Amino acid sequence: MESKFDSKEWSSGVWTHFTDVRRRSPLVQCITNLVSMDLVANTLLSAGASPAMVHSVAEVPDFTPHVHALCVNVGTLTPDWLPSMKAAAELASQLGKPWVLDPAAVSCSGFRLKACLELVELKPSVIKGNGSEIIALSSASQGHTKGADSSHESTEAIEAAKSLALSSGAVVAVSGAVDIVTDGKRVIGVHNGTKMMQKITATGCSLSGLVAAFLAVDPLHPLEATVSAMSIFGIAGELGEEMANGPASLRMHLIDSLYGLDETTVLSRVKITRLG
Ligand SMILES: Nc1ncnc2c1ncn2[C@@H]1O[C@H](COP(=O)(O)OP(=O)(O)O)[C@@H](O)[C@H]1O
Ligand SMILES: Cc1ncsc1CCOP(=O)(O)O
Ligand SMILES: [Mg+2]
Repeated sequence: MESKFDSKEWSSGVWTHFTDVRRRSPLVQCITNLVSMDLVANTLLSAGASPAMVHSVAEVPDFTPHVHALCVNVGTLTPDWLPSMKAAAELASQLGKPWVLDPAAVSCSGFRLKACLELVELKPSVIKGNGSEIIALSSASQGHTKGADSSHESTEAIEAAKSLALSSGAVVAVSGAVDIVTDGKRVIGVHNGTKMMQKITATGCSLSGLVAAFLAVDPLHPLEATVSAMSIFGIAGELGEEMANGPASLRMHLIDSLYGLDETTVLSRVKITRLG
């Protein structure tokens, strides 16, 4: 099992990132969609981070300078919310704070696609989407949409992810059966997680929030921090599924598992491989 993965090279880094999040409890501002606010906040709390769902444009100038990372998720975007997303993203970039863009359901409208393209211009550290979202954003075209769900495997989005990483300067992460992380040159696959996680709304959004927390403790290594967050979240899902009867109890057990994760479990379960 172990030999199939390059996990030994990665596992101690994954654990170090996670312990740093627990020890430093980074403050993560989340301007996220209405569906996901609860699960994103609870995911961050269980991981040891400190979430703040502060989304008013009136509060950005006071609050954003104090955060350690920002997560912007356009899942329930309206024209009212876009200015605060842009203001927070712009300030985070100016102040050298890491931030994550989750282009949730980017291809559901021209308005949302344009908004995401404008947010990409504000230099996110990481763009995290599912396969369909990364393909649409990379090609700047809507194509077919299934809303927030993906109609592509993450592996189908590797070339799109590399191209988006090179054009934007961001690390690009594609969630799915294999989570893909690329800076345009290296391509890493994270093989943790379980299929049932797709059946809980906002697991992808929560993962984006968690990536922001991991970036906060290692902003100079966005690819490695993203890989670590994805592996940790996937491991929590695997452990949660062992106790769950279905998606609703997986949601609860995933949060509990994230909270209780220990070093031995993490080191034995990390499954990471270099794909390119
Ligand atoms: N088939 C799968 N096998 C294992 N893990 C999966 C699978 N599909 C999704 N996941 C995991 O579920 C989480 C949410 O990913 P995903 O469903 O792609 O996000 P989104 O909800 O944004 O579409 C990630 O941690 C991902 O690794
Ligand atoms: C169902 C839904 N509709 C708009 S945002 C959203 C949540 C999407 O969450 P995720 O991207 O984590 O599946
Ligand atoms: Mg998503």
